[in-house]
Amino acid sequence: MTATPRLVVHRDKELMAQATAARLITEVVDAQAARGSASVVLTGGRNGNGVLAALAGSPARDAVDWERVDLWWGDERFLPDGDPDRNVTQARRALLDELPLDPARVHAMPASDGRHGDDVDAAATSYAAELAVAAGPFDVLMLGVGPDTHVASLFPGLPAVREEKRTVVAVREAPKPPPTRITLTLPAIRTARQVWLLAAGEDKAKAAATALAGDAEPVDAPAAGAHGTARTLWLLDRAAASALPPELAS
Ligand SMILES: O=C1O[C@H](COP(=O)(O)O)[C@@H](O)[C@H](O)[C@H]1O
Repeated sequence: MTATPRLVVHRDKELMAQATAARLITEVVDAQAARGSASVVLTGGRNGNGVLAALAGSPARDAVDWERVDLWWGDERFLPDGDPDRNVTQARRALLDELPLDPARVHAMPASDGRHGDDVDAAATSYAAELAVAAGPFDVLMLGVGPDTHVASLFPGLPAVREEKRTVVAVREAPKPPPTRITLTLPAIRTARQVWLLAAGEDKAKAAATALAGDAEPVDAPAAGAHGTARTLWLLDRAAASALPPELAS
């Protein structure tokens, strides 16, 4: 089951970040009420970090029982622990260090100086194993859309975007630095109840138009292949929506 993409266009990136943070709080509270806990997949990049900063500034974040939230990552830059370019480092600085999270439920992807050393394939396999023991699908999985339509570390044309079986794979020679990364695959992404694709700014306009055109192949436009089982939501600002055909943007 896949959900047809739905679009929400906000005035600007600040409002988009705040509205997405509010939406996330509501979904997490609802998931906890329904199932006792919630699982959320975080994204790196400007828009993902914007949402975390908005959450940090929102008093409503206290409506969430953070000890009953599992946090996962859609991708990670394969760098030493604490490196400022790691998505988890940026997330900790933007928000996580302020929350009463259960450390056992913060599922950061392995670092290049961790127990697998610089073996990125072993690191990806170990994250897949961690994921396999987790109960239930992700409630909300957020993906920042890159200007080239990449999501997580699934870049157009690279082998990772063609993966059909494994849930987590290593990425080499990514066109955006750093070249070595770990990523969830499209089959893993598509298990999520809700997939939210975030795109703000003029440099994302072409990517949004390409991915939403309806005839895009995920291998060429990975964002086009990201769907949730219950909901696929594109959260845009006006600048990112500026190249969409009028029937989609309204
Ligand atoms: O490198 C990455 O880039 C994408 C998009 O980032 P943005 O700054 O263009 O919004 C991000 O989704 C991904 O997690 C990250 O590793």
